[in-house]
Amino acid sequence: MKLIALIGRTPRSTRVGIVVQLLLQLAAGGCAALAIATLAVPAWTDGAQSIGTGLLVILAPIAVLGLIGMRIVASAVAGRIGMPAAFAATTVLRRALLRHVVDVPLDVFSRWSSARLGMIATDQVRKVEIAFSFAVGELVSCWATTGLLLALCCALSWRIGAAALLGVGLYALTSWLSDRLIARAFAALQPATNEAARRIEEHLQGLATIRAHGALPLRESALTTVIGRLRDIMVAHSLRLSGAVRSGAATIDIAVFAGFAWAASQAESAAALTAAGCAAVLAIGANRALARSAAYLALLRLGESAAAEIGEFLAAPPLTCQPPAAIPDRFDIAFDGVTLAYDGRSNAALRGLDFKVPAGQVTAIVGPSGAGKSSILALVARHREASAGTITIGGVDIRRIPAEALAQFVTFVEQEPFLFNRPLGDNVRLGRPEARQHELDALARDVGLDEVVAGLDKGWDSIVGEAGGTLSGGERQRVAIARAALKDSPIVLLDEATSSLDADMEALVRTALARRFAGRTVLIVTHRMSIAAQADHIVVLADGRLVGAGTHEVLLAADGLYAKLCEAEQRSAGWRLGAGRAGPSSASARR
Ligand SMILES: Nc1ncnc2c1ncn2[C@@H]1O[C@H](COP(=O)(O)OP(=O)(O)OP(=O)(O)O)[C@@H](O)[C@H]1O
Repeated sequence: MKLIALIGRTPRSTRVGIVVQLLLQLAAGGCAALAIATLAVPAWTDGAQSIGTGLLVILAPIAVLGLIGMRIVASAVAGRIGMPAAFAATTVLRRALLRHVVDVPLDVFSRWSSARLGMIATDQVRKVEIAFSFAVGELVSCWATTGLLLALCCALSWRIGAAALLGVGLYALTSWLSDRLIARAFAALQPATNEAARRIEEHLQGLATIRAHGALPLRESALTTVIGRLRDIMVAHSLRLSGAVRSGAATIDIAVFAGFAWAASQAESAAALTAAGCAAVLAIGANRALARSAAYLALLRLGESAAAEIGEFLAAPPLTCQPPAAIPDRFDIAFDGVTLAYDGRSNAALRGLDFKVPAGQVTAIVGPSGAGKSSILALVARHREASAGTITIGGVDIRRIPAEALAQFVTFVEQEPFLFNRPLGDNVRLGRPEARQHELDALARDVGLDEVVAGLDKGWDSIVGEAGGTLSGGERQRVAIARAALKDSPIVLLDEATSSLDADMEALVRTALARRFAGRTVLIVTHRMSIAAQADHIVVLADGRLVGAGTHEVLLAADGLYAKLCEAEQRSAGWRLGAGRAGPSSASARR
């Protein structure tokens, strides 16, 4: 997306504000040029003979001060109008970004890391903000000063004017050539910045693991390499940029001096010589304004490249709701020939799955690690899109269910739930903000969260830290279960949702879940066969394929993978880690 295209997305009032800002900056640039041009008054007035030196000495400073004052006022008013307009434009952009983050399928985030998206929403939008609120206006002002001074210079001495214009032409040519050089360093700048941000974020997130494995020197040296690469690219970019600006300014200065020498050699009177001198002063003034504009042009380019990266993310296709949209009125789920292939994997995670999940019952999904159990839940919640086949809820293809409706129908409790750095109560109320306090208290008692609340200084009002970091894994899971129960949706997806709870707590939570989720369509992913055995219906997966489905008794009798998994669980229940090697505990050996 180009900056100009971005303006097109903003409300009319914002566009008007930006145009008014540009017009005012144009006027400010004109005032600056006229202030400089007063230095050339002797040339217009026959060496001041026509108006008298005394009058000139009084009038010129007044004119200069007046013009400078007008310039300051025009610039200030431009800022007051332009800045709110620019901030309004980037607010539109930030909203569009946040909306889009919700609208795209989750696999988009394997290409756009959270560090990169964070940079886009903050740093890149800020660059667009700077481009609109400041750089573009100042650029117009500088170019207005340059243009007007060059025009006046041409009027005073066509020779110097021609030389200066030739210098400007050469400047434009060298800028164009050096731009191509700079563009190469510039193109590498953003990916290197993104990579450094991603590595730093990863370093911070993985700090405990890095310490636990004594890997600090290794990780630090990797980080230093990435940061060093970024430094090298930045230095190369800045050197090329400033080199281009300096050489461009020098080209025009040389052309002006050559033009002055030419004009002076042709001057036949003192007045002609004065005019040549004044024209040269105007041309040098024009050159200074042009040189100043290079910095604003660079800021504009940064804004342009930021807008391009923002546009690239906004172009990622959102999850669409296929017409005609439909809302299911029952909540059985059916998989029909569903295949899921993740990017970068040669084997599909799920292959041609056909099975049904009855409405209002509990269905367990079991299978070895990596069999594709969690992927099934991700498909139902539409966190992922199936590569082939159809998933229906109540007979309606989920691609036809509007995203907001699906989010209302389906609650997903992950193994490692995310908590917001907000009060505990707010985290539980996430799905139903209007829930009453007594509902929360009753729920807390049901799922064993009451003892957690009691142990916190401010009870429900305690802030749980970044990603819920002040709570244990089991406590976070109880919070996630409580908020799922409070939301009370017709479909509930539980992905190893009680895996961090001890046996007593798990029994308590399971009893509560059975009561709270009675009559809901519940899909449970679990490794514990004792949990799966209690489900109404069980789906068995291996290597992305369906290898069994039915009740516990039916699957045991079939003596397939399910029976083996049950047997393995029973065996491992009696095993312990001994001082020397693993072996059956004495209790198990007795059995
Ligand atoms: N985001 C992803 N990108 C690429 N491959 C993935 C992704 N998520 C899962 N996979 C792969 O898909 C396959 C199925 O993964 P899935 O998490 O669904 O299995 P699972 O049965 O839930 O495993 P576990 O019991 O270990 O949690 C695995 O081979 C896994 O490596």
